[in-house]
Amino acid sequence: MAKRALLRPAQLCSRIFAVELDVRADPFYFALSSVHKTVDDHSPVRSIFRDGNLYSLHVYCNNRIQRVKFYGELKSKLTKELPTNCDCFELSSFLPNEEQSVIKGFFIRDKSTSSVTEQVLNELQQTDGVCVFSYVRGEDDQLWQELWSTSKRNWMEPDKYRVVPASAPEVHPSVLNIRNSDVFYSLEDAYKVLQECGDIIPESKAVLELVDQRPQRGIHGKFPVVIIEGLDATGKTTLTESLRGSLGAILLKSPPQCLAPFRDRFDSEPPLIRRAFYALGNYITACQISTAAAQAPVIVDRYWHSTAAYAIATAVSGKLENLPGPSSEVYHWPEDLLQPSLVLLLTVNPEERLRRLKGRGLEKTVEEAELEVNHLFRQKVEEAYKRIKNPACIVVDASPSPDKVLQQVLLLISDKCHL
Ligand SMILES: Nc1ncnc2c1ncn2[C@@H]1O[C@H](COP(=O)(O)OP(=O)(O)O)[C@@H](O)[C@H]1O
Ligand SMILES: Nc1ccn([C@@H]2O[C@H](COP(=O)(O)OP(=O)(O)O)[C@@H](O)[C@H]2O)c(=O)n1
Repeated sequence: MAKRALLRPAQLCSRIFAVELDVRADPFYFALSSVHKTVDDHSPVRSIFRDGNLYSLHVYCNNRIQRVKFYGELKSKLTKELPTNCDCFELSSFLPNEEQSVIKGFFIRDKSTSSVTEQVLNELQQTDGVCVFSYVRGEDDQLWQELWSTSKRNWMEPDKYRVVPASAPEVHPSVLNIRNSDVFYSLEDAYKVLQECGDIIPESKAVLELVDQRPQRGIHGKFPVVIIEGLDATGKTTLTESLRGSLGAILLKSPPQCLAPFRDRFDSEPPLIRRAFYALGNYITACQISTAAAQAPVIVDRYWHSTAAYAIATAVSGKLENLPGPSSEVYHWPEDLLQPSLVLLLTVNPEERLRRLKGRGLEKTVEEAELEVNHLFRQKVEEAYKRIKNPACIVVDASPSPDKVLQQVLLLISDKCHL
């Protein structure tokens, strides 16, 4: 049978509906993400439930490492095994505005006539930590959710819950679980994640050893510490190298060189594990900064702004407006992480950035759709960068020639850091 990628890579909008589990209790909300930006926005629930057999899968196992690993495996399994006429959406079920309430899963609309989908679901519903629901239309045209089970169907009348349209909650669901799943606010919290995956990812132990061996942080050195941030190809490497020469500075980066051998491994892990790895990298770099700043000015290529901004922009699906509001706590700097003297964010317009990427021989064959998604992603990263506080970053227009950018930055450093 012909297979195709069923899981949509892009998430341009979210459609929210509610399942009333109990008339007296708060309804449980479900949010779906898909690429179809316009068609369904006006009648979000009806359009999704219009045709096909409908199912939702929810991954609720208690162990967070197992949960995120299993979610990834489930995604690959559904992509490979569901038949062609089957749409699969990413699903978050959540309680409106309640932190840590999100349970992730998938929503399946099966328009095929084969029994493959039922076979796949049957196998999954026997797995610990997975729950499968199906959706049926009653005689009154009302939609109902019920626990799906091929085996129990004949002898037990299942509980049914009403499905009703719901307006979007104040806080976008993808924001609810960011703290300590995507962004970490202390060394201890990030450390725990790698400790928990020691058995399944042996490299975690080596990374934790490097964290443990980091030189003890002394007093903040007397020289300024300047962080250079920005999207890929905005000119960070070019500028940091020039600053090193011009200021006689020590150049560092986060993640630090000692973590380079592990980076590919952690980049292939789910966000919880990947983000904890990068968070720990900042603490190692912080100690290197501390030592270096006793000897000379320090320039750092990426630091916590990158860790947080990329993590937030990846975690938040859909539009720029879905980002947590500017006053949200997710933008707060971790209290136990060394603060730099100055953070500069390099920005260039998307066309110039693409030109620079092409100059490096990358991104030559990007499809139109992907470009749009990338555009949205870039917007979210930049906006998140700008919302991070204490210290906030200063935006530098990095479109002029390398020399002009350097002069502009030297002026800023001399002004803000009295160098
Ligand atoms: N100010 C600039 N004007 C034009 N091209 C630049 C400028 N700064 C960097 N470049 C070029 O753009 C590309 C990306 O720069 P690079 O410093 O590697 O960015 P990053 O480290 O942010 O990924 C390189 O080919 C570099 O030569
Ligand atoms: N301090 C850092 C640096 C990078 N990162 C992650 O690393 C990715 C950027 O890496 P990159 O390979 O584009 O970096 P550069 O080569 O541009 O320095 C982003 O996805 C970030 O999530 C991070 O989380 N924290």
